[in-house]
Amino acid sequence: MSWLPPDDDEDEPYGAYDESAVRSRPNPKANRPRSKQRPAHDDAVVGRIVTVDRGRYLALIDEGEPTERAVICTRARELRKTAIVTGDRVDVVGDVSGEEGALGRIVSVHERRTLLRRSADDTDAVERIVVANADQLMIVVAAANPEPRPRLVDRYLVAAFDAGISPLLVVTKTDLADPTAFLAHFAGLDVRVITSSAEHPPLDALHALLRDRTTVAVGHSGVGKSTLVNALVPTAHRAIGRVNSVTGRGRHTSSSTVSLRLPDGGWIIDTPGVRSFGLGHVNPDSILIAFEDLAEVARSCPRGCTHLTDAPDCELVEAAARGELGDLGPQRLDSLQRLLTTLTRSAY
Ligand SMILES: Nc1nc2c(ncn2[C@@H]2O[C@H](COP(=O)(O)OP(=O)(O)OP(=O)(O)O)[C@@H](O)[C@H]2O)c(=O)[nH]1
Ligand SMILES: [Zn+2]
Repeated sequence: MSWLPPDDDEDEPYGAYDESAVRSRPNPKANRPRSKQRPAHDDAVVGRIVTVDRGRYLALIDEGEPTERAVICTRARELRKTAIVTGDRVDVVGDVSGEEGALGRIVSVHERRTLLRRSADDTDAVERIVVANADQLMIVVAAANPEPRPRLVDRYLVAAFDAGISPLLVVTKTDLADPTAFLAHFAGLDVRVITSSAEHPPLDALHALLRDRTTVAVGHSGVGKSTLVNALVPTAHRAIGRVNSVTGRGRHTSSSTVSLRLPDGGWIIDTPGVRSFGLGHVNPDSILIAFEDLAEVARSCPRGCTHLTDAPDCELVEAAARGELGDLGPQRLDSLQRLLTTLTRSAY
């Protein structure tokens, strides 16, 4: 069952639009007091977007309060070119009662702390926002069946670093294979790794890492992501107001993301509809920033330096050769270079 009229803006293009034009519209009658411009928005309430489906947005209002409710919303006309995505904080007016048939109207989108983006493919510079305001990217990969692919994980890592959110690598199915050789690829990175097996799902460790944070879960089909998410979010905690009844539990919706509330606080955002992570929009500098120690050294690099092994006068390459980057330095530089080449390599 779909609760929505069709539209096409789930997982929206972002880069082409100028959001500042919406946030601070010039006052056409500058001599008027600003308050007269916005009387309709004075009664706006703040909501968290928990899912987006074909032009309708489900906003959770008064989160954690006895008055908490989920309100189906449209967006104001002036926001028609603004991406509104799962995780966004928005101002809502209209009928915010959450009653059957109530329809709120989103009149503004708050500034985002983080922005997880992707492009359709690596040659496409148009970015689409997957999730706003996430703290953590939980990358789920299997030790075997399907075989783990380091390059795929590299791509997720790049997306996380680009978004400014911390990656967390969860290796499932360690009962089927030893992940040591696979994990050696990531030794030079600041990535926390958790292993999981059918017998010993690391639920305590994960609950501790996920508590009070907003975590986006990504992973290829068959790696055991659903098994893990289901274990972390027991059915009893899934209900978000009337979300389930209106969205048909996510299964029948066209939404690419589903927000699930963790029992101890925090959210896990599943991405069953996100099938690829094009990196066409990523600026290499955003990856270097994630390697703080190396970024410091790279300040002495020539302008436009690629920091790859063949880059002329690259301070990173030279400092590593002189043994000045410390014990882990060469390994970290290697990881950085691998992620940077991820951007220039065509999609796997
Ligand atoms: N041996 C073993 N099997 C597991 C483990 N975790 C999950 N599985 C199995 O792997 C299969 C895939 O698990 P799912 O949770 O459906 O995988 P998914 O990543 O959600 O895949 P999609 O539903 O296709 O997106 C299922 O048969 C699970 O029972 C594990 O730790 N060890
Ligand atoms: Zn360099």
